[in-house]
Amino acid sequence: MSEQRPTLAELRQRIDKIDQDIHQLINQRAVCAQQVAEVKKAEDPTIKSFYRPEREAQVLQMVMQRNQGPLAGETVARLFREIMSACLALESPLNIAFLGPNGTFTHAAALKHFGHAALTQPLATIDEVFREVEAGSVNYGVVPVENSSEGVVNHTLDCFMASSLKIIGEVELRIHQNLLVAKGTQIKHISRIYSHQQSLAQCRKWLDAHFPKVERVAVSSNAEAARMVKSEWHSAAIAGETAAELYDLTILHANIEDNPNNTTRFLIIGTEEVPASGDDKTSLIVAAHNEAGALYHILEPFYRHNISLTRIETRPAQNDIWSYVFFIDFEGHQQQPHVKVVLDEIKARVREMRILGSYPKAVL
Ligand SMILES: O=C(O)C(=O)C[C@]1(C(=O)O)C=C[C@@H](O)C=C1
Repeated sequence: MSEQRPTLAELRQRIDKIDQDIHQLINQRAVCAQQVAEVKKAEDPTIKSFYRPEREAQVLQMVMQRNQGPLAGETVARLFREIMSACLALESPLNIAFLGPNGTFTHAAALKHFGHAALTQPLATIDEVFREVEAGSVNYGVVPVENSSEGVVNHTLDCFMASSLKIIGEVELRIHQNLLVAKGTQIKHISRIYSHQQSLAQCRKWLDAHFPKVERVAVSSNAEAARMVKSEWHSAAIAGETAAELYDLTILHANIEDNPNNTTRFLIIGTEEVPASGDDKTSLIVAAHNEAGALYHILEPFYRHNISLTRIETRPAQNDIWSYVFFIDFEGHQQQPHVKVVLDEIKARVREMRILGSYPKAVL
């Protein structure tokens, strides 16, 4: 005889029992995290941050590797992200500054990286985020660095030239843009569309097709655009879902970005160096000599030691109008012997080299 399908009541009973077990286990985990805090304090009584980026990356990587479904690896990793965030808050909550206002993609990146138990503080400019982290009034900062369709955020790179802060992590965020309006606004009412200029650019073709005659107004951030349309019944904003939720706006059209793979990369900045996680990146600033083949001399050791570059950007040096500096990201950690060899070789070939940091590759 075939087995009978369980009833709804039986399945719910089973779920209740599983929830009870998960609940108990999460609290057991939290107690372990509290004990970890005691060990860390005993090792270093002046400890300022209990956050361990390399360990968090390893925990998330293990979650992804052992996952057998039916839930997707990323979905389960996001749940563990929040569990770790809550456990860390028990040790001591993290203060995170980000390029605000609330509701921007940088806000979403900060929450994606640190989870919702972190205390987040919006700041008006990238310089201010650097300054607050340098001053020690927050533990870490989050700033945008490059967008897959609009390119690099030059201002962030320039801030590194004038700062001794380190990169301690990276976040990649799929950017979905939406057309938002205040409750009651209809498409026929819209005479103006506000957004940050990068977001307007990311939706250019969609806007040309759907609103060719409507005025496009660039404002300081997407979240600011969302805030403005809250009280303007004839306007719309282009912004992410976080801004729609924050300002209680209606999404008239979702996912209006021209490139469906539109991704923005953000950097986490701090003051400490991060030990190797096993899957890391390193970022450098290099000022080359003004001579033929200067870039070749910098890149050649990477080729010879079989190290993959993930990005290279050029910026004018701030102290010498005819010179350029290179921002180089590559795979590996500065503590690995083959990376050390390459870094020593490059250092001997350039005017100046600064390691911005080695940090775990984005897991989520
Ligand atoms: O392993 C640690 O060092 C912990 O503090 C525990 C834990 C975790 O919950 O797994 C919490 C915070 C750290 O950032 C890393 C991991």
